[in-house]
Amino acid sequence: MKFPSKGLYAITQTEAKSADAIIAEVRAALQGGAVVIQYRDKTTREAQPLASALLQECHRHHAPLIINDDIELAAKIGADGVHLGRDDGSVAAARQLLGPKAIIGVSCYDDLAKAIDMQGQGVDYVAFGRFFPSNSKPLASPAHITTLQQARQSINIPIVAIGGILPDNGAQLLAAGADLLAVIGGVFEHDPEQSARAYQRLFI
Ligand SMILES: Cc1ncc(COP(=O)(O)OP(=O)(O)O)c(N)n1
Ligand SMILES: Cc1nc(C(=O)O)sc1CCOP(=O)(O)O
Repeated sequence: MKFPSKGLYAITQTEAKSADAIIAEVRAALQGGAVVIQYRDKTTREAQPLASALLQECHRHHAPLIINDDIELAAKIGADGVHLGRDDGSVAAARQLLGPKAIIGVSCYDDLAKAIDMQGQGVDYVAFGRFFPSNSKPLASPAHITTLQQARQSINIPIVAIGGILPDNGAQLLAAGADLLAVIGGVFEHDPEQSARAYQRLFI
């Protein structure tokens, strides 16, 4: 499945929630208009059954499911792609295991040179952040809106912004050059369907 060129990229907040609750929340976010879902699981739960159920749910809505950090889990369940951070393995290893059609995204934090390098390595999107203080990841380092503006000039794959993004602060990131807004709390700590709709309005 292709990575969308714009829209809400919703990331599951899996801690302290049952698998059924997570599936229901993801379904609601998709109904509200999320165009990509990421499974980001920092718990010790057996991830495969839940990730497989989320993949089915995403495909019912024609949205890709991206697995955070875990290339092998992505391969095992046939996910649409993987998101790689600093310590999550190389793009080459992910491409080799997942194949040419897999979506590979990378965290570039506030580092435009890294994003340009990653684009050269054939990734499908680059992510910058965090742009606003984040309850989901309080220790994430700040990124600058000027980095997005500069990225717009030199990056021709989708640019994702992340970190503390709410319906009322997201428009400035889109104006600066972001194509997609990646969100945990703003979607999953509220009514996910209504919240997703509020983000989707930013893209009209
Ligand atoms: C879309 C998107 N952007 C950034 C991140 C952060 O990834 P990473 O730096 O690997 O940190 P963790 O998510 O693993 O804490 C992301 N997951 N998704
Ligand atoms: C997972 C993650 N990565 C970040 C980064 O800056 O790389 S910020 C972040 C948390 C995003 O969640 P929320 O929308 O609730 O702030």
